[in-house]
Amino acid sequence: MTKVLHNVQMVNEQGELQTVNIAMADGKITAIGQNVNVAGAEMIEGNGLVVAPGFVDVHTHLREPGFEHKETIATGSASAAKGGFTTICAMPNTKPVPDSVENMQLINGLIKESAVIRVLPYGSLTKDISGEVRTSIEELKAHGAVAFSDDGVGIQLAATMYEQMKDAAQHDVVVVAHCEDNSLIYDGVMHEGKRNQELGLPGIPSICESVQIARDVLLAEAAGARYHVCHVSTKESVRAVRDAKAAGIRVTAEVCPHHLLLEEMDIPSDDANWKMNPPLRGADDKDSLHAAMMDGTIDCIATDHAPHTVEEKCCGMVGAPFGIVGFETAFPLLYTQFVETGKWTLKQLIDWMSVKAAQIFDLPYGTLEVGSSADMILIDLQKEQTIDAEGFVSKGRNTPFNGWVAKGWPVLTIFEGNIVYQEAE
Ligand SMILES: NC(=O)N[C@@H](CC(=O)O)C(=O)O
Ligand SMILES: [Zn+2]
Repeated sequence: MTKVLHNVQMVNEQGELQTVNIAMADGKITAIGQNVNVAGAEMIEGNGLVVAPGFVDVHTHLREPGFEHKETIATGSASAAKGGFTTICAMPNTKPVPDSVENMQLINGLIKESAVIRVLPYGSLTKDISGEVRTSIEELKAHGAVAFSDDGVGIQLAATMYEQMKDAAQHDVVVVAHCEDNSLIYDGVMHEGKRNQELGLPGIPSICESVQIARDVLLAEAAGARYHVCHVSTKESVRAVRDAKAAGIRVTAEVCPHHLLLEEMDIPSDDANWKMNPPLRGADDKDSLHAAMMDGTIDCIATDHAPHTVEEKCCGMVGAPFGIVGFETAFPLLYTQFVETGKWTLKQLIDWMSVKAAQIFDLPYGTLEVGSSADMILIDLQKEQTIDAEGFVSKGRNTPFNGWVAKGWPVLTIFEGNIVYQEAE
């Protein structure tokens, strides 16, 4: 059955909006053009809205198996679909951890059963993400691991990281790192700077992240590995990545919306909805992240969608888990704050949330081209709405952006040619 998405505005290579129709059949895009029409096709009216490739999020936490009270693959993937994502990579801090063929198969089965969009699972770098016993990259890759990470914790031992990087290089998969040196955390709950002192809360120093990145890029160089840094948050981390790229090391990096939008001084009180790892850093760190987007040091945007329950996030930062949700607010927040204000172009934002992320992992998604998977979204750039966590499709309500007003909402999501999210009339 052929479908035609009619009268939509596509951003072309020059960044201009071009009115087109998009035809799709058997889950693939079959034609794009001004006069594309197929006799007998099902028509989807686009009403002149902007069409973009379905977004690709390489850093997400779906919590299933093991923590279904926080999120499930069904609720997490539906939340992602609502936010305009059609491909998401699921981090391995589940129970069990995807650290064996058996666990990988279990997770693949759950995804097949309940995901409404494409969910690609990570394999872990160590057994039970405890940093000790190495997993088999070869076996996990053969069973669908998109890349390898112990996200949630840093790999403490250089030798463990180095050995896994050598294996990853041999199998041409990317090693993805949450960089955090455990000896430098000091039980902190927010950035070690000014605001944590005002609030009387223990701080996490910037070096906790940057020193491990500095170590890892040298390990990646020695191992010949492809290395991707999760949620870069400090100016020293930016410098380490920039220097490594300049030296020809195969490193890529992501940044989260909240680190681009917020800084430590924005934290209003000891409220766990402002607690995430890495924490909101200083104004100079935030500025350096923006500069790093512009010069290509940072490659893509990833949400680090990390749902937790209201009970876990109720009572101050100490004792609450790290993490905030991200799928349903990422695009409108970034569009409103950075595209509407003229800082970024619409094309830059779309690319950072789709094709640039896909390229890091050699994924053939995040583009609107004849022959590619029919994954696309419609965005209403004029639509303005107040963020209301109570209305999230995700089980998580943990966001610092509740009550923010934003424009540019995804209103329709098509995955492999089928509508998987449509805004209620
Ligand atoms: N980012 C977070 O604050 N939390 C993540 C773990 C992680 O990505 O570090 C989680 O799983 O809750
Ligand atoms: Zn992390």
